[in-house]
Parts: sequence; structure tokens; C-alpha cells
Amino acid sequence: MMSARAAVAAAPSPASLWKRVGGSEGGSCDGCRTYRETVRRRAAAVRVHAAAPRRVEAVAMGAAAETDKEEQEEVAAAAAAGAEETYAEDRSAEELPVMPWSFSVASGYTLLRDPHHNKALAFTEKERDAHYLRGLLPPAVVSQELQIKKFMHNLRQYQLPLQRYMAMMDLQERNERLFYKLLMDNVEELLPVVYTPTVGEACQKYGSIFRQPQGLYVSLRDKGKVLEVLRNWPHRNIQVICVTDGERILGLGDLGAQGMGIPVGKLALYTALGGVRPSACLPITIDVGTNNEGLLNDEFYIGLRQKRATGKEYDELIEEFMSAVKQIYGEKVLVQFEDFANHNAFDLLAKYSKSHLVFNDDIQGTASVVLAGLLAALKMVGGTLAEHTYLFLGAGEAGTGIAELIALEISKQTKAPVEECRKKVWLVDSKGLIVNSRKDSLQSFKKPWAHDHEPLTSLLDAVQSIKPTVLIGTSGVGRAFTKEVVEAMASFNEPVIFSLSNPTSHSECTAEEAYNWTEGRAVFASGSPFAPVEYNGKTFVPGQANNAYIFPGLGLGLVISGATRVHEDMLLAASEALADQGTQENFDKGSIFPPFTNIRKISARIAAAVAAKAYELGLATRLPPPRDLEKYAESRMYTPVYRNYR
Ligand SMILES: NC(=O)C1=CN([C@@H]2O[C@H](COP(=O)(O)OP(=O)(O)OC[C@H]3O[C@@H](n4cnc5c(N)ncnc54)[C@H](OP(=O)(O)O)[C@@H]3O)[C@@H](O)[C@H]2O)C=CC1
Ligand SMILES: CC(=O)C(=O)O
Ligand SMILES: [Mg+2]
Repeated sequence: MMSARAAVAAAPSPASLWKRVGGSEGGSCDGCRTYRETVRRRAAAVRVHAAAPRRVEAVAMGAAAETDKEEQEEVAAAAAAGAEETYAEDRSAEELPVMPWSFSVASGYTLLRDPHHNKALAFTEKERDAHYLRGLLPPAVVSQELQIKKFMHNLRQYQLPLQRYMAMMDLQERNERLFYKLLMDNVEELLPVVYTPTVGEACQKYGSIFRQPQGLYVSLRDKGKVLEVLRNWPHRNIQVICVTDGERILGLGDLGAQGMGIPVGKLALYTALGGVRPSACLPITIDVGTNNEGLLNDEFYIGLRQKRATGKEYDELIEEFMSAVKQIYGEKVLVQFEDFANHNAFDLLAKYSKSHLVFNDDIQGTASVVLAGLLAALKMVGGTLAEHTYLFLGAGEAGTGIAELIALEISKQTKAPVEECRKKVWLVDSKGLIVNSRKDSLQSFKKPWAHDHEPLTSLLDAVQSIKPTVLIGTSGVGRAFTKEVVEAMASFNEPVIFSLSNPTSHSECTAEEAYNWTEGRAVFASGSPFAPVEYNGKTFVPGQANNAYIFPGLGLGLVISGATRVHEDMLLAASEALADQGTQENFDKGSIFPPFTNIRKISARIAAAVAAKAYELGLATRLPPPRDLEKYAESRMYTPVYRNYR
């Protein structure tokens, strides 16, 4: 076998590689410099791989100093250039033995503390020998399955949801693969722990429970240095960013920097439900202050202690952030805007959808899942989308986003102009029904929904006057669907009732209320999960109308096609793909969505539909297109089974 030093020597030097591709020594244009740098980094990666055995030994023996300075620089450069790319995390590569790469090959104590490579008691005897783990672990060697069984057993002992959340976050920080395997294998039980409703409470108490940074904080103090902040994140091959400014966290309002729990939770779902690898996901919170007095006076608050910056100061920080994102991660990184207040959300989406691959989950992701839910509900209540009448409580991001996608789909189905189709949809905000006489004072995103009608201030009056067949709650106001409202809905039809507000305490009504007050006739779904309800001898399993059904598959579809922009037809395609997966068995139980237990399959189909649309619209850059997009999506999914270390 070639010695490590000989292998390093045999690897091509940066200069020879540069010459081989026809580069001259003296090229000084930007392109030449960039290309030369890429070649230098690639060459470094090749040399580092060749040197791997020696580094294992050197690091393990505490003899890192033996390696010369140039090589150390190359290790860092190689990591930056994506040496870790060379062992894929795809299912197709599941069987291949790999090296546990970090900046160097982790071993011993460091390996046990590296969440990306740690397997704890699942390290085999051979691995314990090869990676200097003897004595650092007790003798038992257990399987990942047994680790999962033990963790679930322990988790179920906790009485409080927040304790379970903290145990899960702790696991994510210790053993990433076990965390994702656990989440995927127990998705229905653990989704409410790492996501809504528990993530809401976690954000409220985030300052008290904060242990480790789980994402990047970009604050007003970083103005002028945002690119440097992004460079501090340990991974460079980012594919998806979820960013919030913490101003509208679920229905809980302004939680400032503590909103970080949301991007962290959303990105955990990108991996568990959509198969985007964890190291490609980056949670970000933009901290421009908070107007939440409680937090400003809380000694444990983790964010800037000042009122929110607005106007130019806010816009400039966001602009710097968006430019830095493109500069460092390129054109094809997906930026998901999450839980911004609506006075910023619509403008940011309109502005950056022209120049970046962005989408707003609350406006567009929610719309896509709810349209899918409606398409499925029609199979239960009959009629076409255009034959129904829709009334929303809440005319913000979620409400108007859903309303617009319904109108677009009706327009697509009936060929009627979208302006006409909007007349089927009515919205109520905090001041009452949105009608023409209010038009001048309405925010611009509400104006398309101002129809001719007398002003009405209460939801009950609106229900009685408009007689909707579908009632959707997107107000963030818990229990706003009163008994009278729900009974009125049931008095003129088999009602479709979606109470979408999160977390559970903000849901417009509970599943039990919806079924009881309609004598079991409602088709009901909610944003946060409700347990099955028994009514008159029948068990109803309410669906969870949450954008979590959509964004992981949508994101994966954008990533695998190399899409450069999000188009509304992709959202429609995602809706249709999700709606197609409801089964008669689910419908018989009252559930309009397929169970989350099948979510990876669901996400692969959504991804395939979205990618197909990207190719059709000429927005895909990964060419040629794979022949079978669904199989390709599945093959690109991250798998959390432990890898074998050589
Ligand atoms: N299930 C899911 O997947 C999703 C659920 N949501 C949930 O939807 C809720 C709203 O989110 P979002 O649309 O982004 O928030 P916004 O703040 O953009 O909109 C809230 C809307 O509710 C209205 N509203 C507030 N109080 C009342 C009231 N008492 N009566 C009538 N209307 C009222 C507001 O009125 P006004 O405009 O007059 O202030 C506003 O139009 C949140 O709870 C969120 O968690 C959001 C996204 C996804
Ligand atoms: C689910 C979600 O995105 C929200 O409630 O904001
Ligand atoms: Mg949200």
C-alpha cells in the first residue's frame, strides 16, 4: 500500500491541475482568480483524502503538530471546498463504508462529541479499535433500533411536552442520525414535540432553555458584516435556509430572537420529512429587536434589548442579508421566509422573488396544503371548487395566501378570469367583513377581497349572510368559532371547517367541538394535531392542515431540479400531488390528508411534481432531467441509518 506521505506526494499539485486545465500562471481577471481558487481547493481535497490515514494517526496520537502548516491549511480548504461531499448521505450509498470526516478525521473523545458522526453505544468493536474509542464507552454494543427503543421509553416518562422537546433537542446536539431516525420512525408521536404545538412554548421560553446555538443569529449589530457572520457557520454547501425575524411566531406574536425555535423545527422537518441532508439546512434568525415588553424585561432574554427597527434600517439589514446569502451560497439556495409579520412578509416576498429562490411558507406553503385539503374534501362533500363559497376568519398572510390560490385554481379549472373567481371568497379581519366601502383603508394584500356587501362586524353575521360552505380560521384567535357559528354552518350544509391557527390554544375550535356541534357532519382539519374524536359510535381522525405536508417536498423538488425561482404553478402542482394521495380509507375516518407515517413517499411525489413543473417552465438548471423524477427524488433523500466507519 502506498504510504500516506507518498500518496500526498502523488496527488496532483494545485499548479499542475491549473496548468492541466489550460490556466496560465499570470491570469489576473476575476474569473481566472475564482477558477484558480476552485482548482486549488479541489487539489487540496484530493491531497487530504490521500493523506487521510496519516491524519487519523496524527490526530489520534495528539501529534497534529507533526503535519506541516501547508497541509493543515489544505485540510481547512478541503473542508470548505466540500470534501465531505465525497461521501454521500443518499440511500444509494448507504452500504458503503466511509470516513467520519470533519475538519480532520474525528476519533476518540472528539468523535463521541461530534453529533454528525457519533453513534454512542452503537460503535462496533472494530470501530472502537480503529477510532480510539476503547474505554471511552462501556462494553455493550447495541443496535440503532435498541437505542431508539430506549430513547422512546425514556421520552414517554416525561410528563411535560417541553421536557420532551428539550430531550429531543439534546439528542439532536449529541447524535444527529439517531435524532432523525427516531423522528422518522415515530413521526406522528414526535411531530407535536419538535414542531407545533410544543415548539411554540419552546420559543416563549427559549431564553431559559437555550443551551447551544442551533442556527445563526444575524442582528442589527452585524450590519456591514453579515457575510462574515454567514462564514462562521460550519457548513458551506447550504441548500435550504429558513429565516424568521421573530415578529409573528405561530399565533403567539412577537417573540424576537426567541423565534429561532421555528426555523430550527422547520429545518428538522426538511430533513426528516423531505430528506434534505441536515448539513445543507441553515436556520437563521434576524434580530432587529422586539416590541414584546415581557421579553425586553426578561433577564433570560437572548436577543437585542431594543424596540424593533423599522423602515430603512430594517430594509438595509435584510438587503445585506439577502445579498450575502447569494454571494456565499449561490443562486440556487432556497430561502424560506417564516413567521414574519404581514407588514413585511408580502413586500419581502414580492421584492426577493424577482432575484432569489424564495418562498413564504405562511403565505404560499399554507395555501398549497389547504388547497390540497379542499380538493380532497370535495371528494367527501361533493361539488367543484367553483361551486363552493369560502369564508375566512383572518385576512393576513395565511388567509389571503390561501384565498388567492383557491381563486387561481378555480380560474384554471373554469377558465374564468381570476378577478371573477375571487368573488367566491370572503374574508373577515379584526374590523369585520372585508367589503368595498372599506377599500381605501385596507392594506394592499386585502384589497382584492373587498366585495360588494353591507359592512358586518361579527363572524356570526357574516356566516349567516354569506352562507359559506367552507369556513377557514386563520386569525390566530383561539375558540373564535363559537357554537353558534359552527351550528350556523351546519344548518345550511355539510360544512368544511378548517381551524388552522397554531399552536393548539389558538385553534379557532377543537376537533371535538367541530364534530359535536355539527352532529358529526363536518369535514374538519386543524393546523396543530388533535386526537381522534368519538361521536355517536364513530371515530373521527381529524387531518392536520399544516404546511409541513408541503414545504419539505416542495424544497426537495426545487433542490433536485436546481430551480432558480419559485412559480405559483409549482404550488398548484404540489397541492395536486398531495391531494392525490388521500385514500378512501382516510376519508372514511374523516381525514382529508394521508397520514404523516407515509410522509417520505408523499414528499417524494410532491418533489417530483414540483421538479417536473420547474423543467416545464424552464426554471430548472440541473440538466438533463432525470427520467423518473419520483425515483430520483427518493434516491436523493438523506438516510439517517448509521454508516460503517473503516
Ligand atoms: N396551519 C398552518 O399551516 C398555518 C397556520 N398559520 C396560523 O394562522 C394564524 C395567522 O397567521 P397569519 O395569517 O400569518 O397572521 P397575520 O397576522 O398575517 O393575520 C392574522 C389575521 O387575523 C386577523 N384577526 C386578528 N384578530 C382577529 C379577530 N379577533 N377577529 C377577526 N380577525 C382577527 C387579523 O386582522 P387585522 O388584519 O385586522 O389585524 C389578520 O387579518 C397563526 O395562528 C398561524 O399560526 C399560519 C401559517 C400556516
Ligand atoms: C405552521 C406555520 O407555519 C405557522 O403556524 O406559522
Ligand atoms: Mg409559519
